[in-house]
Amino acid sequence: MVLKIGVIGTGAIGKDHIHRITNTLNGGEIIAVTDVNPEQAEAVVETENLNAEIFKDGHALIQSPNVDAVVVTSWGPTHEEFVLASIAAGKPVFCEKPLATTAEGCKRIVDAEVESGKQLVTVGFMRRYDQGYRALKKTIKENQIGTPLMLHCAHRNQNAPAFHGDMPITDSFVHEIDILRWLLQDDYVSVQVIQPRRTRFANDGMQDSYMILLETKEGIRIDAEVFVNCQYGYDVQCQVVGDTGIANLPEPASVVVRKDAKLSSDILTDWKPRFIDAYDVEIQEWIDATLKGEMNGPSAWDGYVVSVTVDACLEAKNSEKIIPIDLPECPSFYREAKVEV
Ligand SMILES: NC(=O)C1=CN([C@@H]2O[C@H](COP(=O)(O)OP(=O)(O)OC[C@H]3O[C@@H](n4cnc5c(N)ncnc54)[C@H](O)[C@@H]3O)[C@@H](O)[C@H]2O)C=CC1
Ligand SMILES: O=C1[C@@H](O)[C@H](O)[C@@H](O)[C@H](O)[C@H]1O
Repeated sequence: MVLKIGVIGTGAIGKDHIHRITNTLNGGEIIAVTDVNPEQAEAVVETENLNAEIFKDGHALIQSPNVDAVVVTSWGPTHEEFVLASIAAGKPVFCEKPLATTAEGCKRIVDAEVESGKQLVTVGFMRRYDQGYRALKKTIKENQIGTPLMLHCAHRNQNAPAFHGDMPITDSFVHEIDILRWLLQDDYVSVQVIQPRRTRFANDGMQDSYMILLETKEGIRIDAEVFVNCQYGYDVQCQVVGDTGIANLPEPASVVVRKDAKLSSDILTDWKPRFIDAYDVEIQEWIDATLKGEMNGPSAWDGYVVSVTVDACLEAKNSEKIIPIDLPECPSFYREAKVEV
């Protein structure tokens, strides 16, 4: 059986997902696309040699009886309306982050999904599918380092020419917010945001970098650096300190060279190659689960928790205070989900 997929937004990541579904993965076929820039949609149909209808907009695509499932890869502010429309149409939907650009928007999605009685929404937090993070989680779960006490993390981009405002938090740090609570199976209770001396490489008016301090319900303390113009490469670090040992997120494989009295290995410069395998696993698992009528990836609830945490980070940034993170209780609808990824 093949899952007939419609893609809304054929920009950078939309094209990547279309390419992987068409050329690398099994069980899915792109049969519909749309983009506010129709030339963009036409170009991908041609480049990927798709047998796909080009729809006038996302709503027409969602309503098409030929579309079994929807992938939303348009700009963040458009996600909420397309996810809500997919839920209303009873169609499974994979939505790139953010689920919505406000916590209220995410909550509307959660409420609509719970009301529909069926889990339909998956959010594109691809780090949960990265081999390294999965191995790190297994190490923690198997109690190999004892009880986690502290985490030291970093999200560094080589540069971020299109970033402005709070994007280091809303666009980049969102991945740490999701992955760390998944890793620890814990939720956050407070956040403090420290703004160190600003790098001269940041765009005008944008703070870069941040030191973000999170505390979890279990009392685990996390320090995370977000630095999106670090110059030297794309570098994601995560060290978990337990009461009997320490576990590090593995470095991406790279040949170590000894030459001219130097020891060296390459550092990646972009997030795409760093997480390319994770994106493949993410979309393959989504296709497989959807064909079986299941939904086991990051849920709408996870998207909502990230958004609430982002809001607290922004409040903490502006007030320079420790801000509590108040989450309502997770609905049993999500707690009882079959498989957790
Ligand atoms: N999980 C991850 O690591 C990543 C996630 N993303 C997320 O994916 C989303 C898209 O990002 P990019 O592909 O980098 O952006 P992009 O700007 O390259 O592509 C977005 C596309 O959506 C189209 N679009 C905008 N509004 C639309 C609408 N109402 N209907 C149909 N098409 C519409 C645009 O014309 C554009 O072609 C963003 O939310 C971003 O945060 C992006 C990169 C990595
Ligand atoms: O989502 C992503 C980008 O939008 C963001 O800009 C990068 O910092 C992230 O590492 C990448 O995964």
